Amino acid sequence: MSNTITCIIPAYNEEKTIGSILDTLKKVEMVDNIIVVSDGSVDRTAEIGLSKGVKVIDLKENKGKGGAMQAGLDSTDADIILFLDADLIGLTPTHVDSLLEPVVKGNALMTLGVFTSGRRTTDLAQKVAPYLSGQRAIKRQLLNQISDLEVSRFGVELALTRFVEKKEVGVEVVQLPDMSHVMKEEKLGLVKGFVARLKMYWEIVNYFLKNPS
Ligand SMILES: O=c1ccn([C@@H]2O[C@H](COP(=O)(O)OP(=O)(O)O)[C@@H](O)[C@H]2O)c(=O)[nH]1
Ligand SMILES: O=C(O)[C@@H](COP(=O)(O)O)O[C@H]1O[C@H](CO)[C@@H](O)[C@H](O)[C@H]1O
Repeated sequence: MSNTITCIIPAYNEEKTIGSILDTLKKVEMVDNIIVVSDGSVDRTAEIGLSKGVKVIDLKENKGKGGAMQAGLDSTDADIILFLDADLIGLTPTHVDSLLEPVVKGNALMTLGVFTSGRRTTDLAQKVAPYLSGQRAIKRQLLNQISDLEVSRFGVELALTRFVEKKEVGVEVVQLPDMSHVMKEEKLGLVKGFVARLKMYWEIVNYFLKNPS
C-alpha cells in the first residue's frame, strides 16, 4: 500500500531553529511534503521556510498550536502526518525514520516521540508527561475524526492523546535519543518564559475542563 507522508511543523517565532530542522527533514526519503505553519510569527520563520523550498502557510494572526496544526492539515490530503515542533535540537534523519516506520508498516496508528539522553530538564519533562510530546506520526484517518484541534491551543496534545485512548488505538512510544528542545525560558528569558509556561499549562487545563471525559 502506498502512503503519502506530509510533515507539518507549527512554528511561532522559531527563526533560530526552523532552518536546521528543515535541512534534516529534506534528507529523509520517506517524507513527501513539508509544511511550515508560521503561526502569526513576527520574526523570519516564514521567510526561512520559503528559502528552504518548503510549503509555508503564513498565518497573519496567532491561532495557538492546535490552530496552526489544523491549518496545516487542511492543506494536505496525505495518508500519514508527521508533526514536529519547530524548536527541536539534535533532530536527525534516524529520529524521523523511527517515528514514521511503525505507522508506515502498519504496526501502529500513531507513534509518540519521547526525548531520552538529551538534556536533563527536557528529558525529565517528557518522562513526567510523555503524552504532551509534540513529536508524532499519525494516520490521517484518525485526525479526521477529531473536531476540536483548531481551538485547543496547547491542549492539542491532550486532545490527540485522549482521542487515541478512547478509541483504543495502537500507539507506539518511540525513544528519541540525544534530542531536546529550546525551553521557553531560553527563548524568552526567565520572566517572560515562565509566564508563557503558565499560559501553556492554563491552555492544557482549560482543554481538560471543557472536555472532562
Ligand atoms: O501559539 C503557538 C505556540 C507554539 N507554537 C509552536 O508549537 C510548538 C511547541 O511550542 P513551544 O515550543 O512553545 O512548546 P514547548 O516545546 O516549549 O513546550 C513549537 O514549534 C512552537 O513554535 C505555535 O505554533 N503556536
Ligand atoms: O515538555 C513540556 O513540559 C512542555 C514545555 O516545554 P518547555 O517548557 O518549553 O521546555 O512541552 C511539551 O508540551 C507542549 C504542550 O502539550 C507541547 O506542545 C510541546 O510539543 C511539548 O514539547
